Amino acid sequence: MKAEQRIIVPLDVPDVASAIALVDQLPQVNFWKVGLELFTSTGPAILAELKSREKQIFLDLKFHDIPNTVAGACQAAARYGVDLLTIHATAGKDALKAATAAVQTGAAQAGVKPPKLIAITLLTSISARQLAFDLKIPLELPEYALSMALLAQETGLDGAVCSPQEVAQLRQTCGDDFLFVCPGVRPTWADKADQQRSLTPAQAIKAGADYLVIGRPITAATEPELAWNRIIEEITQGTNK
Ligand SMILES: O=C(O)c1cc(=O)[nH]c(=O)n1[C@@H]1O[C@H](COP(=O)(O)O)[C@@H](O)[C@H]1O
Repeated sequence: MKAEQRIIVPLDVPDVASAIALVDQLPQVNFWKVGLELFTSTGPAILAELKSREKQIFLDLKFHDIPNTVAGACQAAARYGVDLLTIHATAGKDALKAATAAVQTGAAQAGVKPPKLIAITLLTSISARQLAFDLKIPLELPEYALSMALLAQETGLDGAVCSPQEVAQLRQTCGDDFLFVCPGVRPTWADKADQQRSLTPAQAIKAGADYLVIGRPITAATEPELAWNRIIEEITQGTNK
C-alpha cells in the first residue's frame, strides 16, 4: 500500500460545515475518520457527504457497553456502509462476539459491505504510570495491550487500535492477517499534545502498522497540505513504500 493510502485523518471538528471545509481543503486525503465529537454533535450527515466524495470512512465511536447494547449499536453503525468501526476490547469477550455478529447483520440488512471491526487495546493517551497507578492494572503496558489484541483476535475481530510503540510486538504475535491501526503518531516537528506513546509516521509503518491516524500535526498546521506532503515524503523516504 502506498503512503497516501495508509493515513487516516480525523475530522475532530464540531460541525458538518467545518468537516466539509477540511475535506475539501485536503482532496488528497482518501480515508477520513468520524469520531465522537462530530458524530455526537451532528449525527450521520457527514457520512453521506464523505460517500458522495467517494472517501473511505473510519467510524470511530469506541463502543463500550453490555453485549446487547453494543450489538444494537454495531448493527446500526454497519448499516451506514463504513469501512472501519471501533469497540473497546475491555467491553469483554461476550460484547466483542455480539458486536462481530451484529456488524454482519446490519450490513446485510442495508445491502452494504460490513465494516472491519477493530478493538481499542489501550488508549494512546494513557502512560505506563497511569495504567498502573490510576487504572490499577498490574501488568506491564505492552503485555496488557497484547492481551487485549489477542482477546480481539480470538473473538473474531478484524484488527486492533494500538500505539505505534506496541505495534511491532503485537504484529509479531497476531500475524499478518490482523489489521493494526495506530493513532498517536507524531512527526519529529509536531507537538505531542496529549499523546503519550508516539513514534514518527515512518517508524510506525516500519514497526508494522497498516494504517496511521494522524490528526493535529496535519489539521492544526498553518498549512495542512504542506504538512500532509511532508509526512508522505518522510514515509516514502523512511520505508521505501
Ligand atoms: O481510535 C482512535 O482513533 C484513537 C485511539 C487511541 O488510542 N488514541 C487516539 O488518539 N485515537 C484517535 O486518534 C486521533 C488522534 O488525533 P491527533 O492526536 O490529533 O493526531 C483522535 O481522533 C483520537 O480520537
